[in-house]
Amino acid sequence: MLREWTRADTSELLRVPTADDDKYSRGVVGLRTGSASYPGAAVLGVEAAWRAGAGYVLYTGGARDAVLARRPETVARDEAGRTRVGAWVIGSGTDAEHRDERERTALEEILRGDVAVVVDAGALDLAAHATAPMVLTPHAGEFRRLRAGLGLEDVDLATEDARVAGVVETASRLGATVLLKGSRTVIAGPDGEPIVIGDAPAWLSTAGSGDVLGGVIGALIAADPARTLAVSAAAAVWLHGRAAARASGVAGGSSAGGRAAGHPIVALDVAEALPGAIGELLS
Ligand SMILES: NC(=O)C1=CN([C@@H]2O[C@H](COP(=O)(O)OP(=O)(O)OC[C@H]3O[C@@H](n4cnc5c(N)ncnc54)[C@H](O)[C@@H]3O)[C@@H](O)[C@H]2O)[C@@H](O)CC1
Ligand SMILES: Nc1ncnc2c1ncn2[C@@H]1O[C@H](COP(=O)(O)OP(=O)(O)O)[C@@H](O)[C@H]1O
Repeated sequence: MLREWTRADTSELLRVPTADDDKYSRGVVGLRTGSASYPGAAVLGVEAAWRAGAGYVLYTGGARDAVLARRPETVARDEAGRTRVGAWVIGSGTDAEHRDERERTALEEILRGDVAVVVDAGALDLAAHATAPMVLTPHAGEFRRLRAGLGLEDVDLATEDARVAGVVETASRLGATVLLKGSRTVIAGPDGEPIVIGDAPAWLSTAGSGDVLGGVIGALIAADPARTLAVSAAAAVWLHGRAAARASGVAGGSSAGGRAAGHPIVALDVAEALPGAIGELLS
């Protein structure tokens, strides 16, 4: 069975903060992303975590100046210290080939913890030996590399059946949730039915939009760390797609009542459209 994720599924797990909430209860997201080569990826993930409703965003990566220039609300430190992080995001905007020992040690510590970790891009190679609960977020190229590293056969990603089977097998091998990005994103947990989320406009295929997605997933996990990771991840993908539809002008429909053609967007536009997408579901 394959579950097609819907708008109603997403609405169900969003909530308006109440008088009993504080910044911590709304969700603390920790990001160790970005590098001297890719500072922008850190900015995009941090912006997305805030815009998706995090109450507190902690940044411990290598692009502190760029992150603070864009989002001074962010708490930037070398380590989490006593801050209780609800979800980590690692790997976006980093390259495993240029990782030094200090960085490896910091990432391995996060991956050995009991807090859920969104593992993207340059950290995917570390997932095989991790014990923390994880959501891996490869694109097709990274998915192939991940499977090869695990000794799994190459899969033909041209058909959805094969993509779903490949994601289910990888999730089961890792004991983690795997999210294969694409025009239809496939998610599978270590057990449970796989989920597919489609309907995002193809304008979303623009550099950095995956870095934005990492921040959204982190915020949704941190908002309720007890929820099944595949469910938080699916809601994040749906919201990310909806934000892209709003930002690109596709969401409004055309004068003929169909879908508007829309217009180009950049990844930061998607992050900035997240509050409107969330408000639309809450109203
Ligand atoms: N502004 C920024 O700082 C940005 C940083 N980024 C970071 O750049 C680093 C490299 O990521 P890239 O994805 O560019 O490069 P990768 O090194 O992951 O991918 C390179 C190769 O993988 C294959 N590939 C990539 N995407 C594919 C797809 N969707 N389907 C099939 N094959 C695909 C292609 O053969 C491509 O040449 C990551 O750390 C990423 O997070 C990117 O997200 C772009 C924006
Ligand atoms: N044709 C498409 N239609 C809709 N969404 C797409 C399409 N292609 C890619 N996407 C989405 O765009 C994002 C791209 O992420 P990724 O490949 O990691 O890019 P980057 O590394 O540049 O951030 C993912 O969320 C993916 O699902």
